[in-house]
Amino acid sequence: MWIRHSLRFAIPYSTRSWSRPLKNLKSRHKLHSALREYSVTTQPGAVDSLSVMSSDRHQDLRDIFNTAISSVLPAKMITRALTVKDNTLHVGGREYELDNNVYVVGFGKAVAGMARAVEDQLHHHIIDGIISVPHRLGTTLRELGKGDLWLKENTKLKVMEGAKGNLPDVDSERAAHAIKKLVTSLTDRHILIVLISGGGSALLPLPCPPITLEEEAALTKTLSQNGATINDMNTIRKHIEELKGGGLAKAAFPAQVISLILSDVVDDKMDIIASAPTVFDISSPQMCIDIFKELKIQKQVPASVNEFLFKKSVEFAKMPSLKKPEAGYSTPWSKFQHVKNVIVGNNSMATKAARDRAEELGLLSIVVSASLEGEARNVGELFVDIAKYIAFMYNYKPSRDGGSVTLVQLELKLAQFGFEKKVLNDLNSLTRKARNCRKGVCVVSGGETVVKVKGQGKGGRNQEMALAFGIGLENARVEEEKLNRFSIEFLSGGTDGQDGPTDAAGAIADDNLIQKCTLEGVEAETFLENNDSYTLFSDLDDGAYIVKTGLTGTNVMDIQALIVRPRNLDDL
Ligand SMILES: Nc1ncnc2c1ncn2[C@@H]1O[C@H](COP(=O)(O)OP(=O)(O)OP(=O)(O)O)[C@@H](O)[C@H]1O
Ligand SMILES: O=C(O)[C@H](O)CO
Repeated sequence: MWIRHSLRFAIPYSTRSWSRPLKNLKSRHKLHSALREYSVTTQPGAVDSLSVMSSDRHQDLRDIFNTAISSVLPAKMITRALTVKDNTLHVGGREYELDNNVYVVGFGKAVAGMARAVEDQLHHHIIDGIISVPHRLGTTLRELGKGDLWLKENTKLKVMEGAKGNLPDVDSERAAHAIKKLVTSLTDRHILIVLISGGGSALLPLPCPPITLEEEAALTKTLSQNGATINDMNTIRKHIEELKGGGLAKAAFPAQVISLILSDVVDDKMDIIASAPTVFDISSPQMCIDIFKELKIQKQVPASVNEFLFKKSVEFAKMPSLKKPEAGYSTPWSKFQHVKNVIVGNNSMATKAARDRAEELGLLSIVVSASLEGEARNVGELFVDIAKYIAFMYNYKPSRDGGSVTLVQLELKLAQFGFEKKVLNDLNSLTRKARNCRKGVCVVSGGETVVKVKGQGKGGRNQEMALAFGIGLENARVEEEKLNRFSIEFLSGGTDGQDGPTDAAGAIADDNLIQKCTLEGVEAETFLENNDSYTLFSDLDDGAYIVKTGLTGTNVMDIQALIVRPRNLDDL
C-alpha cells in the first residue's frame, strides 16, 4: 500500500506505540491535519477519500441502516397482525370474542412498543398485564425522544425493568414470578396476549430448583463467551427453566393464548425465539449435555445444572416419544390447541427496507441473505471477498480475462458460506448493470453471527465484524491494486441498538480505516485479537466509525450493508 508505507516514514516513531489506549493520544488532532495536508501529495483516488470527513462519507450507510430499523418498529407490525371488528379479534387466521376479557404479558427488548400498539387496538377489553423490559428502557426511550415506543400514561399494564447487560438478574426473575402468578390465575373465559421479542430469554428467567439464578447467569455468560449459538443457549434454557419451552402456555391453560412474536433468530424458528415460552418443546435434555461437550465447557457448567439435566434425561428416556405428543400425553394442553403463535416481524422485512433505501439513494442493490451466521470475523472477511467480487465484475471482460480463475475462486468462496448459485448470478448481473449505468452497488444482508471471546477487551459481534472487514480490505488492497479504484465501505449493526455489552449498535469500516489507525499509532490487529473493537471504534477519528443509535425499541437481529463505488468511472 503506497500511502500506508509512506506514512510509516511520515509519522514520528514515538506516536506509534501499538497497544496504547486511544483516549490518551494527545496528538490525534494534529495527526489528522497532518494527514489531510499529507494526502494532497498522494495518489488521486486516495486524496479524494482521505480529505472527505469519514462521517460525511458514511451518510448513505447510516441512512440505510436507520431506514431498516424504522421498517420494523413495533406499532407497524402489531397493526398489521391484529384486526378488531365488532368485538371480534382476528389474528393468525383465528377469531376471538372480545368481552373485557384480555390479559397481556410480554418480555423482550421490543415489547413496550408492541404493548402500546396492542393497548391502542384493544383498549377497554384489557383487564390487566405485565411486561418485562430491559433495564432503563423507559428513561432511555424518553431521552431519545422515542416516547411513542413506550406505554401511555393511562396504561393498564405494569412495567418491570431488569436483565442488566442482557443477563438474567433478580429484577427480571421478579418479573417472571409476577407473570407466572398472573397467567396461572386465568380461566377459559380469558384471552392471554403474549408479546415476545428478542432479549426475552433474559427477561423471563425462572430457573428450576435447585438451580439458582446466579448459576444460570454464570452459565449464560460461559455459553455466550464460548461461541454458543442462540439455538444452543435456548435449547438449554428450555430445559432448566419453568416458563421456557412451552412452560408459559401450560401455566396459562385453559385461557386462550395468542403469542405475537417479533423474530430475532435466523429462519424465524419459533421453538428458539426467547426460548419458546408458548411453543410445545420436542427437544431432549440429552441435547443440552451434548452442547456442553461440543463447546468443551463441561467443567464450567454449575454442578446443579449437570445434576438436574442428568435426572431429567433419565426420566425423559422413560417417556413415550415426544415427537408425537398426542400419542403419549393425556394432559389437556398436550396438543397446545389453546395456543396460536404468530410471527409479526423479522429480519427479511428490515433487509428489504434497507435494499429499497439504497436504491432510492441511487445504488443498485441486492439482499444476499437474511440468515447469515458464523464467526463474526469470518463474515467480515467474506464481505471483503464480496467487495473483491464486485470490483472484479466491474472490470471483467471475458475476452481479456479468459477463463477468469479469480471469478471461479471467489464464487467458490461465497458458495462455502451457503450463498446459492442464484444469489451469485444476481450479484453478477447487478454488477454488470452497475457498470453499464455507472452506478455503485450496495449489498445488504442480515442474520446473527457469534464471537468466541478470548481477549479482555470490550466489543460486540458487529463491531468485531467491521474491524475484521477493515483489516481484510487493507490486506486485499495490498494484493489487488485494482481495488484502489473503488470507494468501499461496510456497516454492520444490531437492529436493537446494542452490540454485545456496549452502548454502540455496530460500526463502519472503509478503505481508510486502517490508514487512520496507523496514523493514530494503533495496530488494528491487536485490538481484534483482544476482542476490543469497541475501544478502537469509539475513539478513532472522533467516533466517525462507530454507529450509535441508542436502544431502538425493536430487535430483528443484525444488518450488514456494503457499498462499492467506482472512484473514477473512466479509470475502470
Ligand atoms: N468483547 C467482545 N467482543 C466481541 N463480541 C463480544 C464481546 N463480548 C461479548 N461479545 C458477543 O456479544 C454477543 C452477545 O451480545 P448481546 O448481549 O447483544 O446478545 P444478543 O445475542 O444480541 O441478545 P439478544 O438476542 O437476547 O438480543 C455474544 O455473541 C458475545 O460473544
Ligand atoms: O431472547 C432470546 O432468547 C434471544 O433474543 C433469541 O430470541
